[in-house]
Amino acid sequence: MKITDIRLGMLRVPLKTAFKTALRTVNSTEDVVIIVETDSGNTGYGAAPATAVITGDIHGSIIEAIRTVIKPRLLGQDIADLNHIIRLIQGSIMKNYSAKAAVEMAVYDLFAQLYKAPLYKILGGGVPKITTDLTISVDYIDKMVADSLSAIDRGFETLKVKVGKDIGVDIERVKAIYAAVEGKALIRLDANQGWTAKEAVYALHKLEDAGVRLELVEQPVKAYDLEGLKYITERVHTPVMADESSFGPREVIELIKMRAADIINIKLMKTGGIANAIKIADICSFYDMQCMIGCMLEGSISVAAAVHVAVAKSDVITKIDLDGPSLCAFDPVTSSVSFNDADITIADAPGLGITAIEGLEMLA
Ligand SMILES: C[C@H](N)C(=O)N[C@@H](CCC(=O)O)C(=O)O
Ligand SMILES: [Mg+2]
Repeated sequence: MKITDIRLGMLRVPLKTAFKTALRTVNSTEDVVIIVETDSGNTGYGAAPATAVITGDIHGSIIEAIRTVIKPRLLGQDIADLNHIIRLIQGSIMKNYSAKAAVEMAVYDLFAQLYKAPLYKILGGGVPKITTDLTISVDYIDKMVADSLSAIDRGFETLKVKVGKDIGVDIERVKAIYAAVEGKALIRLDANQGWTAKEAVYALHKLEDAGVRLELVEQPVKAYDLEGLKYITERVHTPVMADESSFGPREVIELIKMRAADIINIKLMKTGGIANAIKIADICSFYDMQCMIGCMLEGSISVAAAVHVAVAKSDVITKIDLDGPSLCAFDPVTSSVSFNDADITIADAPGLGITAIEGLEMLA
């Protein structure tokens, strides 16, 4: 099975409601979709959103990195040589993790198709059913409480509450949501780098003292501020998770050595794809550290790839934040992964099992 062509398209899907974090506000998912064709007639799919504020990637850079750098190296490659192709992708260009992730997942899709098995089985097997949280965007307190209650009505049992704005209002936001959902849902916070280390310790102590039980707090401080992350981890009971501070295996090893965080958030758009995501899961497993698998604001093609990884690495990936498709108004993709609000399941089809994508605009 040899690669004969790589084509690109754009897939845009409106959200149910605006997605608001400390870093940005977005109203739709906009993914670069990659289609890898082979001489056997098999097609592999991948996708990547442009999360400039986190990865530095924009649509133009993703498209150009794939078109001008990665594609020429991959044409003619035999899908059976998976590790060789992964090395070609990862060594083709510095950074550009979203572009690498999109191409790599399409290659993994084809590799699993070669052996006629769902991707998660090729990655090690597991039970093809996981449960995701839902993100509650940072907003007025009443709106966040209403959104949290509506998420519970939809069946979500874990809410990822976005904070990281004004520290005083953030404390009130979390107290109000906790009072409304206590006993009905678990709360995890994501400050998206919005606090200083001292603010984070102050806020978390206030919440802990008020009896607010949080599952974890994600990325309270700036991505580069590993000392700040460590300062918080050493001072609060709430487990601290590194998101923007950990991209690939190197950063994860550094965070573990420093004891700067309790949990790592793995995202394919930060790792540059599946191979590094698996390496991180294995490193964390070795050090008895738990992981979350998360997504950017992205649609169901790339999130499906993360679902396969989550199932295969469920021993160490114990927390799931794969709510991109649940935030969308509809899912234009038909695949073997079904996103039913909190419940995500994989049916028995080869690879990622993608059979149709409605509304895909092909790029010239
Ligand atoms: C969508 C997911 N729940 C999420 O919050 N992901 C990121 C933010 C990604 C983005 O801005 O696109 C996170 O910080 O965890
Ligand atoms: Mg985060």
